[in-house]
Amino acid sequence: MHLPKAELHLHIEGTLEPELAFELAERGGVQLPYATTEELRRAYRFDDLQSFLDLYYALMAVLRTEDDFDRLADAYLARAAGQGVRHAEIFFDPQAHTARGVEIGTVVEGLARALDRSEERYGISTQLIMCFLRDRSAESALETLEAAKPYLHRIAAVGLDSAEVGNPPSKFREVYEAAAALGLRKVAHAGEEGPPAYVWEALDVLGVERVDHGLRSMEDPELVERLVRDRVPLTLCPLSNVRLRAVDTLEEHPLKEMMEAGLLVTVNSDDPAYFGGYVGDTFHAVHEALDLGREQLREIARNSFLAAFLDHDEERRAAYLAEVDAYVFP
Ligand code: HPA
Ligand SMILES: [Zn+2]
Repeated sequence: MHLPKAELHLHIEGTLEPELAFELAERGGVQLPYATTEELRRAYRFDDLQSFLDLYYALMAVLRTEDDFDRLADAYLARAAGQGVRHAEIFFDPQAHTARGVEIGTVVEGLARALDRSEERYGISTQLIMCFLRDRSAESALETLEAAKPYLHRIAAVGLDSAEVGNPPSKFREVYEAAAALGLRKVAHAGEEGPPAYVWEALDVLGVERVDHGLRSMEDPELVERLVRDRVPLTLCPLSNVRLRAVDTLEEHPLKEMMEAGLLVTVNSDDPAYFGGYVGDTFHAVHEALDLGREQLREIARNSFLAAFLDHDEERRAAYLAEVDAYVFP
C-alpha cells in the first residue's frame, strides 16, 4: 500500500532476507547452519519472542563489515520506498554485534552510508535509534552508551528491546538518564509480552516519549487513560504479534479497539524479513483482517508523522501530513 507513511518500529537486523544472508555469508566466509534459502525460510516458525530472537541473533553472524551494514540498510530502504515509506526511524542493536567482535563504529558508519544516500535515492528521510538489549546487564548498556559517544551525531534516540519478561524497564533507569543528559530521545519496547506494569515503568521511570508495541496496555484502563491523556504514541506491529503469538490471529488484533479508545497508534513491520511483510503489506493486511476503512488507514498514516521525531523540521512534518491528506486510494 502506497499511502505515505513513517515507519517508527523497524529493527534493521530484522530486515535481513534469506537471499542476502546467504550472499553475505558466502562473501564473508561464514558458514550458515542451513543449506538453502528455502531451508532457512522453513525455520521462520516461532512459538514466542524468544524462539524468534534465537534465530535473529544467530543470522547476524553474516554481518561483519561496513559494507554489509550498508547493503542491509540499502535493501530495506529500497523495499520501504516501494511501500510508501517517506520517513524511517530505524533501530539497531549494537550489543548483538560488539558481542561477536564487530565494533560499534563499523555498524554505525555502515548504516550511515546507506542512510546518507536515502533521501536522494529513495526519497526517505531517516534517523537511527540505538537499542539496549534488556536481557543483558545494565552495566553492559552503560558501556554501550559510552562506546557510542563518538557517533552520537548519527543517533537520535535510545530504545530497549530483546527478551522482555523478567527484564523490566526500571533495570535501565541509569542508562536512560545518562542518554537523556547527552541529548538523546527515549523510546522503549514495553507490553509486547510483558505486563502493563512495564508500560507504566517505561513512562514513569524511563520517561519515554513513545512506547514500542504497548499491545498489552489494553488490559489496564487507567494506563489507557494515561496514554490517551498524554497522547503517547504506540508503535504497533500486528504481523509480528501474530507470528510471535502475542495474539492468536490478525482478526483478533486489538488495533481497531485501541484507535476507538483514543490511543495514538501507528502500524509498523518490526522485523519484516521474519514476519511476512513490510509496512505497506502490514497496512494492507490490517485493512482486510480488521475491516479498517480508508479514513482509518489515513488516520494511522497521519499518526505516524505526528509521532515521528521531526520536531527539528516542522515544515517537513507538515509536508508529509499534506501528502497523506492528498493521497487518493486506488
Ligand atoms: O519484536 C521484538 N521484540 C523485542 N526485541 C526485538 N528485537 C527485534 N525484534 C524484537
Ligand atoms: Zn521491535
